[in-house]
Amino acid sequence: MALLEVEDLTTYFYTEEGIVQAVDGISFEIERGETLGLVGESGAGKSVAVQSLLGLVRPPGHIVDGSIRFKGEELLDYSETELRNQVRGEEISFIFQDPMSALNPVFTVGSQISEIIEHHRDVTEAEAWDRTVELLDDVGIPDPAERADQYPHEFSGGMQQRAIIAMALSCEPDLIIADEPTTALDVTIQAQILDLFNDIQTEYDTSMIYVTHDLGVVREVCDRVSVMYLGEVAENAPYEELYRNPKHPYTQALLRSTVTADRRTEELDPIEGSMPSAIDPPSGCRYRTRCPAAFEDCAEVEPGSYEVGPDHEVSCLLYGEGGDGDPRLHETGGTGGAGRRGRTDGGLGGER
Ligand SMILES: Nc1ncnc2c1ncn2[C@@H]1O[C@H](COP(=O)(O)OP(=O)(O)OP(=O)(O)O)[C@@H](O)[C@H]1O
Ligand code: NI
Repeated sequence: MALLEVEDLTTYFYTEEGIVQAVDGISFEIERGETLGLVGESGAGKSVAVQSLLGLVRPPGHIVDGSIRFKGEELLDYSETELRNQVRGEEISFIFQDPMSALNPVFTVGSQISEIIEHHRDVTEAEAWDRTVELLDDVGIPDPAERADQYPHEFSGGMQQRAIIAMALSCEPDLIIADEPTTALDVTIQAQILDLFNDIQTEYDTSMIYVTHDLGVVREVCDRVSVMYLGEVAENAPYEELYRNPKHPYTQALLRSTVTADRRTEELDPIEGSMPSAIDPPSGCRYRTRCPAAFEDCAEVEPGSYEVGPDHEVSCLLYGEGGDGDPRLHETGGTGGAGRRGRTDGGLGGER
């Protein structure tokens, strides 16, 4: 059993302008010790997706469908209070983009962390304090014993984020969810925090969901990646596989727009156009309005999730029944009249 199994999660916002289909039927799984990257452009639904997992979506937002099984238990059956007391902080920790939103300015950093430890564990105040200093040391804060007595504003941005990570680790959670945790930091500090996430993974063996718009960052920390586009998962694969063998035209475009080991800034090719509104998303495939490989069917048929390799799924009609991912075959609308190519005698890339 996977640690977390998300199936068909659907979260809408009922606004005066219309229904925002922020997250529309996404599925993914996380094994113990595994880090999943949730990647996509701004507005793809990444934050709403992870907030949904912990009941943090506020009206007019509602989870309207789906299932979130954590260690086999359905989190959607939990009350707000149960989620807050039993799951959040104890089994699942959340790290936000802005460290100051999680730190209370009027208490010392150490007291905030040891309070959490005392609350969740059967320890004395002194033991909790020792553990706090140990944690601050673990996350790379120098002179942790002195630092523990300081207030958040005495910490730099990078040190604050380290303190937040210490706080997230304080209850030894099974899962840490980090939503763009390095975006507010400058590049050098970002790299250090990414290293820290890697060390934590090794040392604590915690599972993690890492939300970012940057596929380059994903490479640093993630085992698997789910690429999101306009509320849906476009592609799901282990990082190396996704990187070497991207199937969805959106993933391919995203990779071409990302600095990687073999692509420098000058060679970047930004994705054209912008993401349509989630209120009235395009019919069929939501990416089709920007997709260079789109063909007739894409406007009418909603792509399913097609298996294109071990542990590798893609939601694109090019890989649907009989498709082999070659857009040229679809250029003229194909041979099937409706634009779908007939089944070949099998075995090509797109076959199940
Ligand atoms: N409170 C809200 N009311 C209405 N719509 C919302 C609300 N919060 C989010 N949305 C919409 O939900 C969609 C998904 O937003 P979300 O913040 O999850 O995107 P994201 O992928 O996290 O983007 P970013 O990279 O900018 O953080 C967007 O269309 C956004 O406008
Ligand atoms: Ni976000």
